[in-house]
Amino acid sequence: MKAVLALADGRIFKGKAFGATGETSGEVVFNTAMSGYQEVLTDPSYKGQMVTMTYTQIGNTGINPEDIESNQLYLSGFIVREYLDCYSNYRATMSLDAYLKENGVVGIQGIDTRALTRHLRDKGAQNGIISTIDFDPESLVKKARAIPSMSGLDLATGVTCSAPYHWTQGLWDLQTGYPEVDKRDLKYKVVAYDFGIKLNILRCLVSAGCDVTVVPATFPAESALAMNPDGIFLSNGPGDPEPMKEVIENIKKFVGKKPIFGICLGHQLLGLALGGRTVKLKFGNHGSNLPVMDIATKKVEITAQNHGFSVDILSLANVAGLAHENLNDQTVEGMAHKSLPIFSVQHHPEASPGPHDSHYLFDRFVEMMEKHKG
Ligand SMILES: NC(=O)CC[C@H](N)C(=O)O
Repeated sequence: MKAVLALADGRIFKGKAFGATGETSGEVVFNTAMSGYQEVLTDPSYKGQMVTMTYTQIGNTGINPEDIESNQLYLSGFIVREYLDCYSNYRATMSLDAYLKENGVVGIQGIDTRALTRHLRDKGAQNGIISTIDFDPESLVKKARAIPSMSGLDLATGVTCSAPYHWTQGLWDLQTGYPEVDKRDLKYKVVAYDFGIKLNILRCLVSAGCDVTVVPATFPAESALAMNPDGIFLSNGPGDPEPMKEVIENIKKFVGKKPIFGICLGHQLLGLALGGRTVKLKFGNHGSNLPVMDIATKKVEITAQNHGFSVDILSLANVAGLAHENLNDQTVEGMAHKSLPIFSVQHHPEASPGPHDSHYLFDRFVEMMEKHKG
């Protein structure tokens, strides 16, 4: 079946449908990970976006019940060069096509993803539409232009959990799969704010020794402090952090009271809570092969990333300093508070998908809580 992708600036890409059919729209971004499409599909931070994979063959490892980062697919469209229906993996239980159909996600294949990526890189991320029912370029571009811009959209409060819950599962390994960690090994009580939290963050926290209670995005700081946690964690999530005023006010109440660690959207919200500002990047960073330097140790780590916004570190000059830097585009990759036990990173130390170079950051959080306890 025919399918068309139209960008708001008028560029049209013709392809073939796979997954669900119909019409879908969102901000078109590109992801440079060579593997791990299932984790990309289930990452809640992609809500409101259509993802194009720069790797050419997608579908060849199928879908398995374990490699999920949430229980749902949040992205609004999936764009690939070549979809492979014939999958092979010992854990796979279904094809990518069947998975997208089951979850109502529209896909398009046979797209020159190299040309699309170069276009987005030159012109910037922008809204687009995929259709298997309307093939009129003029009508499609008109519809793409009518979609609200990602800037100014609070999407995170729409994907957060509805009530607090406890998490005890640790990191996957070949022998045990996902282990249930013994409560006696969990020494640090952490309240984790869910703005669209990826499951591997929870697993990394538990494997580092944290007793994790996940709470909704607008859970009052007073109630969190009443649990007497050793630390506060702020998660990743979709959309623009700037309009999330209630959440930002809430985070301010932890500053100076508890150690805080933030990842991605959590890092951006922390920047805003500390009095800084955030900016929208031209096309952001989405992938699992992005070099970052830890400024203190000068070590370079290869990281997983998925963001379109960034913290303006100069706006925090008296409060926090640059702690990690992206070596590709020199964007702010992490910050550390000048006097308090507070730090955050723009990239994803939990990877999923991606290398484990940055897992040490969960231990850094635990060390911080240990020191603060003392
Ligand atoms: N992965 C994330 O947390 C993304 C944060 C934010 N939505 C951005 O695009 O920058």
